[in-house]
Amino acid sequence: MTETTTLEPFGARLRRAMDERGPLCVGIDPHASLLADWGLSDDIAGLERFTRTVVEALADRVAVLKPQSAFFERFGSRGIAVLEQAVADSREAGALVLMDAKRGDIGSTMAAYAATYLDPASPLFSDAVTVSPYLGYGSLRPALDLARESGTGVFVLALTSNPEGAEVQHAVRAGGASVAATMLEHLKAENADAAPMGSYGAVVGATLGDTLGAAGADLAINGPLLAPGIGAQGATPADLPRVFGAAVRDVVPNVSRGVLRHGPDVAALRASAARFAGEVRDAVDTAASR
Ligand SMILES: O=C(O)c1cc(=O)[nH]c(=O)n1[C@@H]1O[C@H](COP(=O)(O)O)[C@@H](O)[C@H]1O
Repeated sequence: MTETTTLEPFGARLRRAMDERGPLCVGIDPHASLLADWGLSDDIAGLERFTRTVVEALADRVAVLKPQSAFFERFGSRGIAVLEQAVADSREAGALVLMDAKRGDIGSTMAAYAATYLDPASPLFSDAVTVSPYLGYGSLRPALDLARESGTGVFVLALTSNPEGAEVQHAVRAGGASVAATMLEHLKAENADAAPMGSYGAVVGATLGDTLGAAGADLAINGPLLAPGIGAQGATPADLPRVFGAAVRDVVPNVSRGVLRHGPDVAALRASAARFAGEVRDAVDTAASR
């Protein structure tokens, strides 16, 4: 692992990136419908052009880029090659790359997923990865440990932005805490003593409005809160203080289609990302001054 000794912990790198570039994560989600809207073919050439344009437009200015692996996997090995190039080019231009892979498996297999995204020797090495805790938080241990070793991060699905998530995530365990609250407790323990912020994040949808209380969620995990749902799913930056309360400073809002729909014009993509980042910063500053 060549980069292990040089990479600062992900949480510190993320905090600095958000301070310097603005608190925003833009998704690289090459939906077939977006390829069509951009006048591109739904094939490897279209995928490549789309991805290159987003990276060229945004990697030197947004804090985090989040490629959605599924949109690349659907093109097979050549799609993965496009993803590899996007990860390398984005990191080279200074963006942190959060690979949206939502992996989760029994521990021994989880170790292979972890190596894929969090081992610096891997062609898909990223700054962080999204994981699903459906097999139990402990099954994620190989990824949590490798992240600590390689200075990378892990984002665990806790309260997802989709309405179906509550069926599982709000379910109350024998001890009385909801599944989501239990995940947040685990992450808080993982991030203990980290400064300025831990490297273990939770995914908490920006769309959740006032429902967080129903899940008994304590968002003070000393780690980043990835908040998808702004833009196409209906949430706005102005919603963030209401949803996240005091934890709003640790929120990394994700916008995918809300920015990407402005392409393929590079200036328009940049303007849209700058607008979202500015609106998020205003919302966070206003909440802090109250
Ligand atoms: O982990 C995620 O990124 C994620 C979690 C979640 O709860 N909801 C959610 O929408 N996402 C992802 O965030 C992105 C949202 O895209 P837009 O709705 O186009 O902004 C997609 O790539 C989703 O897969």
